Amino acid sequence: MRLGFLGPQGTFTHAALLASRHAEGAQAVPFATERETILAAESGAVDAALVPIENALEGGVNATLDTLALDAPQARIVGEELLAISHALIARPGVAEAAIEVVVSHPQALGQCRRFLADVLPGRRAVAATATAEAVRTVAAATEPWAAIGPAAAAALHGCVVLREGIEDEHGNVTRFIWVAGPGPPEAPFAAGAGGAWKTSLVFHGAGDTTPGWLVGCLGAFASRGINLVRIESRPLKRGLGHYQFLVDFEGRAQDPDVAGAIAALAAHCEQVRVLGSYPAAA
Ligand SMILES: O=C(O)C(=O)C[C@]1(C(=O)O)C=C[C@@H](O)C=C1
Repeated sequence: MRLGFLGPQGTFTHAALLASRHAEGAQAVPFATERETILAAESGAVDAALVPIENALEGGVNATLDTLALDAPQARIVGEELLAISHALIARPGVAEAAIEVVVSHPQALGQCRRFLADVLPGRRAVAATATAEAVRTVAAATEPWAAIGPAAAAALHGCVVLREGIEDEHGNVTRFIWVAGPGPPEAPFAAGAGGAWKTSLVFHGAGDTTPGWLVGCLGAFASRGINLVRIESRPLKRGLGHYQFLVDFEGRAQDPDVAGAIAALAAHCEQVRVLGSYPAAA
């Protein structure tokens, strides 16, 4: 099995892949952005691919949400992983913390360390990278005193050193990742052997989204059937201000009668409902 991930080697996504029960015997294939990773899974270039979708401190990963909802209509969510996230400040050997001029990282990582950056490195320019390990690679190649934020383990990959560890703004930092696959049998390739609880993700937008109570009516389809919503996120529909799509996660499986009933009731309220997938919930 070929499994894509947000690369390069050494990202948190790579670590989440290696820790997954799906990694055994698989070939891990890096992609440069969340979008490229999802599109590779959708096209079948890889059997499935892992991308970050939300973080306990910084919230949703917009590139993942928007690519899934708007640009990868055939993509399905087939699994999820959780990984504890601790960030390190990484620089070339010999670069002192006080000399750092620029801090490079994935915007999610910069956001998770916002307080640290304001308190310890105020005024430093923040530069966005496609991933934390890419930021370490950039810093290793720079001639200026730049630092990266990312996994401590990524430092050694590029001959860098860790200046500080545990710089995230709160303890207990966790990122949730999703496995994405292209069209195929429901829940494949990861359904086999899955026990325990299931989750379903879907995205909807309305017809009627300017009517008072429209969203309450949509969510009522779940509440009236006792289905527990565990996440809701709105993202722009990209049709002008005031128009959103809603990504929801809830407990249960699309084939459960109550869930199927809720989805049908929701569809009656909406211009479009797309089930992104049902998958075993991460513990
Ligand atoms: O840059 C990486 O190392 C990633 O895997 C991406 C990512 C993310 O986008 O959320 C993954 C986990 C952390 O939350 C920070 C960055």
